[in-house]
Amino acid sequence: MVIKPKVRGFVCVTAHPAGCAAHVQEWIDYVKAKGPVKNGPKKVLVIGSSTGYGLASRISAAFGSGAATIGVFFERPSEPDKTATPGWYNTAAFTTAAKKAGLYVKNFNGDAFSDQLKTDVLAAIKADLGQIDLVVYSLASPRRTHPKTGVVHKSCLKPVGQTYSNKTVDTDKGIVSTITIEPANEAEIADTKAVMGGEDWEMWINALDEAKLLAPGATSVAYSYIGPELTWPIYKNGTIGLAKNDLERAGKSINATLKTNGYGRAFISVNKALVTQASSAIPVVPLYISILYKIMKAKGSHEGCIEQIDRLFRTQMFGGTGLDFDDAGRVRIDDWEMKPDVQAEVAALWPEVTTENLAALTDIAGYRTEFLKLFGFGLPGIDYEADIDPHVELPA
Ligand SMILES: NC(=O)c1ccc[n+]([C@@H]2O[C@H](COP(=O)([O-])OP(=O)(O)OC[C@H]3O[C@@H](n4cnc5c(N)ncnc54)[C@H](O)[C@@H]3O)[C@@H](O)[C@H]2O)c1
Repeated sequence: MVIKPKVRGFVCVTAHPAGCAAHVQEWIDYVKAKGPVKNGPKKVLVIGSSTGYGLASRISAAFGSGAATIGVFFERPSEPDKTATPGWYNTAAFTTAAKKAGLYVKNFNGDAFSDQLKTDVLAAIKADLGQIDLVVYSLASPRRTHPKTGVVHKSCLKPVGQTYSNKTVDTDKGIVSTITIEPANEAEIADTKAVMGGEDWEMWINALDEAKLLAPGATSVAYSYIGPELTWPIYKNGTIGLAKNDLERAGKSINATLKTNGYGRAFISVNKALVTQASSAIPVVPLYISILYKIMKAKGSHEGCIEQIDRLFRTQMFGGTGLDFDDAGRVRIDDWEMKPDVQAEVAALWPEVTTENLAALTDIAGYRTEFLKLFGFGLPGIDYEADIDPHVELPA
């Protein structure tokens, strides 16, 4: 079938297998062109490995350090007449490329929050790899079925304690408007923490530790975001930010666990705001990203997921001068985004942007291009008029 993008609000309901493969190849080529990462990880578990920051982490580990990787993700497989979600095609392309490079690859498509999936992954580590030296926790999920209580928690993106009004953009239609969001109630705050907080990360590490599947000195990292004050009511001080505080709490407790295991470590890396499936669902943030991209591209400091994670691995985690912590003990690869000159320009443009001048004042075009790329559209060298089989199996 001929596969075209079908955008519905902030999701695209189709994905292009050859385009997704080309996108994955771009990221692999980026890492390979930089050469090997010295002292890089060798046996890596990535939880949330199929798109965004998790996929970038898996590619950085495999193609920067020759690592064996186990990937955990939750994607809809393709059917003979129906496209898969992009993470499925990304994983198929990654698996083919990594196997061709002689690397061990194992994939688990299922619910990372469940006990069963953890049991299955632990069994694979025991049987195939012995021990893991890096665990990347990069889940972004709208819901979690709690493995002990069976309760389904749904996360939400709301302010806490006060109503929030600010500009937002409908990225599909290009309309800038004011959005007003009522504050979350206590149950919504608790539910978001249950989904996006640190309990599940701790469950993974405790299960791995108890089964003695963590190599001495093993590292674990989870990703967070802070951003500028204009987004704080909906992000840093909102339901998601409170959940991220809990992720930080978990990071400290996991760090203590790993320290006793051959001087291992766990930490939070605060990453840059980027177009991913997760971030496109957050009100206000896509307009901020469109302005940020315009400014950072003009300054030559723009990065995508692969550039961010490659820099994290090469300059901090496995090379360079080691981990560079902020006052709260977090690694900041959002450093270029948060530079005062960048943020001063964002703050100056923010009140000026309207529907009429959106294209001129912001990089909404770049936002849309990046968004479609997430689904495999707009990649050079792909014939989007050609007939293509949507059904792709994950290589065994
Ligand atoms: N995108 C940004 O701007 C940004 C910035 C800083 C930090 N972060 C953080 O990075 C992390 C990853 O976010 P992203 O933007 O790369 O998201 P994403 O939507 O691209 O990726 C989410 C991943 O989680 C997997 N997943 C979701 N639910 C799952 C489940 N139940 N079981 C197994 N896998 C599941 C998906 O399959 C996918 O691999 C999040 O913690 C996010 O807060 C994102």
